[in-house]
Amino acid sequence: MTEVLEKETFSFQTEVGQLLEIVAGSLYSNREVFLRELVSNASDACDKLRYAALTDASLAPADGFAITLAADKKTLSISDNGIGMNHADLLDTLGTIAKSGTGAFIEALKADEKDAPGLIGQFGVGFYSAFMVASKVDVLTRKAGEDEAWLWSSDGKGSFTIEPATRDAAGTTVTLHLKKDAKEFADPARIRQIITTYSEHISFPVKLGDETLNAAQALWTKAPKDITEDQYTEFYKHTSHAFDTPWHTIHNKVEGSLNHTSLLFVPSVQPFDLFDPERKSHVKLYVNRVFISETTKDLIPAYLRFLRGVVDSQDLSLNVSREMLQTDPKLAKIKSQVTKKVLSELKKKATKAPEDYATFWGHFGAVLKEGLVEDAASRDRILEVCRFASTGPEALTSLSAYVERMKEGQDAIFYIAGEDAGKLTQSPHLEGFKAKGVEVLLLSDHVDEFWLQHIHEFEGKPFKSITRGAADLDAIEADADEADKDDDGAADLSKLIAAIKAELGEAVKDVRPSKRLTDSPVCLIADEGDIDVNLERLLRRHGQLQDGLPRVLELNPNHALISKLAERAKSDADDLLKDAAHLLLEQARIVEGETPADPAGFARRLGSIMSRAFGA
Ligand SMILES: Nc1ncnc2c1ncn2[C@@H]1O[C@H](COP(=O)(O)OP(=O)(O)OP(=O)(O)O)[C@@H](O)[C@H]1O
Repeated sequence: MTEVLEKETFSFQTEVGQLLEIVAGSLYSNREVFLRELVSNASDACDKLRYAALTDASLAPADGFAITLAADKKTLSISDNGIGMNHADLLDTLGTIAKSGTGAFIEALKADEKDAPGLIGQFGVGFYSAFMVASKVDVLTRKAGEDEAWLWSSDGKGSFTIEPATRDAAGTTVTLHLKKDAKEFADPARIRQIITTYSEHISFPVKLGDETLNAAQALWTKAPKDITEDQYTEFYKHTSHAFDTPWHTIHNKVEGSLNHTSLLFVPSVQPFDLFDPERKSHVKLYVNRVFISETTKDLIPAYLRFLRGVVDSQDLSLNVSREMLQTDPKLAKIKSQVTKKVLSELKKKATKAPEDYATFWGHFGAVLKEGLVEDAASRDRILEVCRFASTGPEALTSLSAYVERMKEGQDAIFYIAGEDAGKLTQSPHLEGFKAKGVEVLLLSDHVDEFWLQHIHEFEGKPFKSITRGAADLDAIEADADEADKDDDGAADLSKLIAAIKAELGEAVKDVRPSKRLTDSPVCLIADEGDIDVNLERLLRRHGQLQDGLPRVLELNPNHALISKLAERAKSDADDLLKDAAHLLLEQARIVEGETPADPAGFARRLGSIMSRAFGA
């Protein structure tokens, strides 16, 4: 490393500057949480050094790990003998935010300052929360295994400095120069109260002078009956840097050939990075209470990445590298057992508290469904906890409830896929199904198209898109009050179909009478065997498909307009009929939310037909 002898000044990354303005300027009712954040960071630093010391025992502090608080009238300091930071670490971490979604997060903060603590928690700006109570923050730190120490210092107003310093041993001391209105945080009684509220479960001793403020026992090693709801919540907040109360807590001990304990939380809000392409897991892996790593996909499958918490096993080897541990078949076994447990807990919730489960589903359903594609072994268990919007009586239905409600003669699970559940309910394709009282699932998550490529049936009933292939509803018995509807009004469409086909040529794959329409004159469907309408739309948007495939145009033989056109088609096709053919096709596209293929032609033909109608 190049030698730095003098004090250097650096600007905060723009986003950090904006964030600090918001953090420092807002008055939170619970700004005391800054202490939890700093103690959590200190605890993480001890965890990291304990891991590093597995391969180099000389790194471990002689007297064991501890977090020490010290206060005088105007300052509060938090010291740890953990991993510490060098010059590069300081620049990388305390001055930048290397997180995706930072811009969006800051916008959200600006828009709703009232909710700032909640948002800050989800985003995890832990260290920066120090500026809620401090007008100046000093960080004196020395990285384990290195000789140089550094003093980082900032008033949180745009810039920070780093200068060489001295520190006897590795670790970090964060000193807060308390704001005038924050002097309470130098009061030992207040500090004690905050630590017992928020940091009791930290597995390292937290000391104030000679007094140890916590029991320093890893929470997950206690029996569930000895843990209060509040303790679970505080542990969740500490371990995942979150501010919400978990939606569900799963504390589970497995004993047998492979022993492990998991303490997992399902958040009650969507974490910021949920849809980040990295799809990182946030469950921490411990081996016999020694922290190993945080983001391994080998412990928790990516489709459960909303989970927070820890998994600890004494049966994994501490003497191997993180990389080797990750390919350990024992870890794979733990992963599969933990996955099973989580899915069975979700099943319980889904059955016992469906409304509560609907909230969970709203937040994480789209993520969980990724498992249908990725985890063939758990597929059935995942399907059991999946819920879907539908045209049926329940706001969200399970597949088995759908199957139970299937009509006499119905042999498939019908669905329609699109981007917006609200718009789907308006789709003309649903008309015939509604008229017969046949329930249709409304699938509006992108992932739906993908799992449907892998899963073709449930309980022996095939999934069938109502926008693809024939819709033969004849075999399905109608509801009593619909039964007397007859087909008397149905027009003979053969001539009209021939005329439209001749006019539209390659723009359509085929033109057919429809069994799925009752109110609308036309709709477009994908031919059996072609890519379904919505999937094609998605592929086109992502540049994986250039042009759309020609679709099948269906005509409603019971619709007045179509009968009139059929009548007219009995003589030779005239210009009006030709215009009508194009307009019908464009109309079907528009109803699906597409733009007309030929907007100029569309406007001209519409104009010409309106002129005729108004006698212009
Ligand atoms: N006491 C400390 N010892 C060593 N490194 C620290 C310490 N405090 C902070 N850091 C470093 O600074 C980084 C930023 O800390 P900060 O609290 O802002 O976020 P975080 O803890 O990484 O993440 P989050 O709170 O979002 O989960 C940490 O990841 C760590 O690398």
